[in-house]
Amino acid sequence: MSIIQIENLCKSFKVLNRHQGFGGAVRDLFSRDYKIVKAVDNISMSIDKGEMVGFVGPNGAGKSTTIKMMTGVLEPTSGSIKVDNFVPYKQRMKYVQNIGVVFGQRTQLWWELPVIESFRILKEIFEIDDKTYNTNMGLFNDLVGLDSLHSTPVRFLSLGQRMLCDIVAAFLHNPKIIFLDEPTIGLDVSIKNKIRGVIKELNTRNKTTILLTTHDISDLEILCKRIIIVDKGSTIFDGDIQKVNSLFGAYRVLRLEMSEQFDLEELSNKIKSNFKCRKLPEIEASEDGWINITINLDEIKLVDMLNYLLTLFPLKDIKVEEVPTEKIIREIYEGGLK
Ligand SMILES: Nc1ncnc2c1ncn2[C@@H]1O[C@H](COP(=O)(O)OP(=O)(O)OP(=O)(O)O)[C@@H](O)[C@H]1O
Repeated sequence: MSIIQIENLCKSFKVLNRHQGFGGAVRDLFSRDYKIVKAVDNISMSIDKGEMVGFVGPNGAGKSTTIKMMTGVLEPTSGSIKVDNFVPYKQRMKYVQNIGVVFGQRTQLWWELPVIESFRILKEIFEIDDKTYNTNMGLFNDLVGLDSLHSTPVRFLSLGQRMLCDIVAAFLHNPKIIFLDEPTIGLDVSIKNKIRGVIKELNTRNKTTILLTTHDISDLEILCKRIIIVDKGSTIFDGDIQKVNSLFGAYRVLRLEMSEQFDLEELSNKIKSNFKCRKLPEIEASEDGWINITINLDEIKLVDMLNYLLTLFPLKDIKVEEVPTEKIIREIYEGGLK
């Protein structure tokens, strides 16, 4: 059963066309020279209760604007949005009781106060009954050792401890939906894994619907079965993370083990001058000493590439692999696969 229902959602901003220099700044004061920026351009999605979905895309793709509309901060220009049967921007006061929001970059907790005081304030704000509060605080203690941090002012927490506290705090009032924005940003691998474990546990236990925005592909691979990729305000992929590859299925990695020394730059130049195509093969040495050549099969036949390579070197071993999902998503972020 879907809890988030978005249809043909659009959001445009009217932005002043700025002019350069001091004279330009003065002109801007009186200017009516505006342009329209389509931040979100016809996005539709339906998310079921309890799903954890990765919401990803390059910088400026429209993720924050979509989330702001989902949380009721912004009103759409057109289209419809319903979250847990609320129209967020219309029924904001009632609606916020049902959601939790975590921004990796800034804390929702009270900076100067001991951790426990923040949780007590949240208890009052969300009118959480004693039983729910005590049960959740017990659970958070089991998961992240919250008791040992109770008396520490938030500003003295390490970034990882602060993030763990922020995440469990978002779950304190048992919201139905949580928006997580970059929950592992700037953290080392061990604390990232701990945070992922806590998110997964709370999602499973509480059947909380989670929309996760992250630039860390491992977060997606570990936490999300489904991802929605947006670019330039529109959805370019919505489905099983394992199927992202099929979007760009024309790509393969040809892995080569050479039987003699070679010069990577020389090899690259030869390949690039021999195959004239729009998207040149990507050639790199991997850590295990093999050469990886990523080929767009729409432009170069695997057999042509192999035949050409055999004219250059004796090869010891050859493997053909699919492009890893991680690489594809990273390239989408960097705008490289369009
Ligand atoms: N208040 C605003 N006024 C004008 N333009 C805006 C405003 N908010 C966002 N935009 C523009 O809308 C587009 C989408 O921005 P948005 O912040 O939603 O992208 P994003 O995917 O969240 O990017 P990032 O990963 O960098 O946070 C961008 O071109 C941005 O400059």
